[in-house]
Amino acid sequence: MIEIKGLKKQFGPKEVLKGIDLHIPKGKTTVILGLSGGGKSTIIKHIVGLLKPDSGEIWVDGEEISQANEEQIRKIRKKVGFLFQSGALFDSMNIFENIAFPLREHTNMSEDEIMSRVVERLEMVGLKPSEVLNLYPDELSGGMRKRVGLARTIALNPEIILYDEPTSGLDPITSDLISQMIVQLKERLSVTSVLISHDIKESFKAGDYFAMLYDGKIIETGDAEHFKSTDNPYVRQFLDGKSEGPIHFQEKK
Ligand SMILES: Nc1ncnc2c1ncn2[C@@H]1O[C@H](COP(=O)(O)OP(=O)(O)OP(=O)(O)O)[C@@H](O)[C@H]1O
Repeated sequence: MIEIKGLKKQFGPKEVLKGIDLHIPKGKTTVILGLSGGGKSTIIKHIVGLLKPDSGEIWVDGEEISQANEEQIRKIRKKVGFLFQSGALFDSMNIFENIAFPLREHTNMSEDEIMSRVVERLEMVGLKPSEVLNLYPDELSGGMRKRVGLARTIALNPEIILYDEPTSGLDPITSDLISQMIVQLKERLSVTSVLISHDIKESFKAGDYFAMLYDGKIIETGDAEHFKSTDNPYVRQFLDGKSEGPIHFQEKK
């Protein structure tokens, strides 16, 4: 579904990605684990064409997109839903308009069709449309904003969903709810998902496959069982949350 080959990216003198090879299988959730500032967001921004690689290839659904033009990028954006870390809702628009936004941008749906799609997507993320449609983002809790962000991400029926830290800043119960939603959406919409997270516990609930990013490369891949039992010292240290040992800490942003 998504194939990343030899992806390299540097910002100024800083080599962030030093040759990423990663296969992201269709219909599953792949989690990219790694230290803060290690380049996880940089990887997923390449999948949606927000960044162009210095070298390497990015295949999305059979198309190589690393040198895509604007028209191709527009097509990719329709296929790929991106849930930004911040939720990235428009503060000046109410919840209805926020979720309707991608539908107005990318489709010719009528107002009635837009309303019924917005209602359906809010229900999918466990929100009562009648209670939230007319509210503004700053009237919602952080967890509700994440859910509205998710409803907007799935508005266009994406084939791929990229989740950037979907549980950051949420309490454990709301985090669990978001993880359950990631699993449900994978099943209901048959999407391929990529999740980046620091939250090991939630990652194991939501993920099918795992890839560990360290020093600009993917150093280990496998399913949860493999990750929990691996003796790779970098993975072990990361999962155990120990700050001493083989990992040399990278500079934070
Ligand atoms: N557009 C940019 N210009 C310059 N430097 C950047 C840019 N985007 C990212 N970086 C740098 O690249 C490094 C990797 O950033 P990235 O956001 O991908 O890390 P991350 O693993 O997602 O971190 P976190 O988990 O903290 O979000 C950081 O040092 C960051 O400062």
